[in-house]
Amino acid sequence: MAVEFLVDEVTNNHTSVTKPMYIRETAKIGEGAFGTVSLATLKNASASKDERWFGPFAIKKVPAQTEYKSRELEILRQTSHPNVVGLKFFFNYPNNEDRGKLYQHLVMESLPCTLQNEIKRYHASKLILQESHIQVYSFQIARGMNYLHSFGICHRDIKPSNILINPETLVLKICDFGSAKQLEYNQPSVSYICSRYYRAPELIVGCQIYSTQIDIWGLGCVIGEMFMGSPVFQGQDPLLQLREISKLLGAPDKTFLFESNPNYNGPTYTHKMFTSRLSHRFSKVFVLASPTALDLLMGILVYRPQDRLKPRQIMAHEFFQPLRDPKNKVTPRTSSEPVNVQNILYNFSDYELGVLGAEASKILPLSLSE
Ligand SMILES: Nc1ncnc2c1ncn2[C@@H]1O[C@H](COP(=O)(O)OP(=O)(O)OP(=O)(O)O)[C@@H](O)[C@H]1O
Repeated sequence: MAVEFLVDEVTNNHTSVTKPMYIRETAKIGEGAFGTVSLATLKNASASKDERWFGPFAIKKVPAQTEYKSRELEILRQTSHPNVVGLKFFFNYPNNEDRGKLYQHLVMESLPCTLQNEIKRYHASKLILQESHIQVYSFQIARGMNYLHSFGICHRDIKPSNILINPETLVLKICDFGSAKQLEYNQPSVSYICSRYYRAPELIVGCQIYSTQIDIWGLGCVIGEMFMGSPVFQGQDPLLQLREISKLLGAPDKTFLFESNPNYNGPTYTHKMFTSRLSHRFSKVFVLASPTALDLLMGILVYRPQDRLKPRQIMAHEFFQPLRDPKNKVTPRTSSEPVNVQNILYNFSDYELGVLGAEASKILPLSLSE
């Protein structure tokens, strides 16, 4: 499908310099609700004929906003982190497939697959990811969230198809900031965001003053899904989603409902569906999870957002202890050569270390924290 075109004004996100560039799109790699994602390479328009194309990049195209600024572009411009997809260039260009309408093009670093592809790949062979891979991937999502949440940026659509991975290097990056928003303390936001299976219970009951802790619920669902091979809570409609959650956690209590939305008058599923203890139910649902993984999931999949673990508490959890030992190498599924994951997990910036605070000593590898 290779398509080549010249764009007069392409802005480099890093330098903010705008210049003409050639774009060569080679394949469509993703399809979303509003646009498409293609694989592409770029070249300076002034480059000589034999100068190389650089890339590959992933270009996301969505209709350009005319009345207000694109939040996705704004947030991607503001962020720079190893676990957040990097924006390289951006430009507006008419889309021939949509009557020449102007589309915003976000040129991002490209990764070979999504966590959803990876989970499905194992599930097709009746397997799940190795626990060490679940640790490496979950840690990086929590680290990306620790960074985003420190600016109040809430992703609002955490799910495996919005998590990019490189199975060879085990590097992970959060993508799709199309629903993201910088939340302001005590200010309302729409509650009808986030894909159904990954929606936090407070969103289901219509909470409008929510926090970045809605992303943590999504992270719990993603970790659980890596252990199960399929989504943990699969409600057939938005309210039945709460019923699925109640089957594991029990009915939401009055305090939680009142704090989330005092006007909620939907079903509360108070009919008791089990007699067993919470830890027993978790171990029955996540049969393949180790005791420390179950403990982590029980700290995340909690009704009250303020009682849910925070990203840095997640990173400090015992589940991730094996990664802190430099002798412990992780072998990717694509090779027999182990990867030194310490290089990708713990290369914290001074800013991140500041955000981690006292928790850092429980997170850093043993050699650095002693
Ligand atoms: N940087 C990237 N590298 C590789 N693949 C990507 C990249 N960004 C997006 N994709 C692929 O494109 C898909 C859709 O991207 P994205 O979620 O950003 O678009 P969307 O229009 O918001 O989609 P949706 O409506 O499903 O949320 C992703 O699931 C992934 O498969």
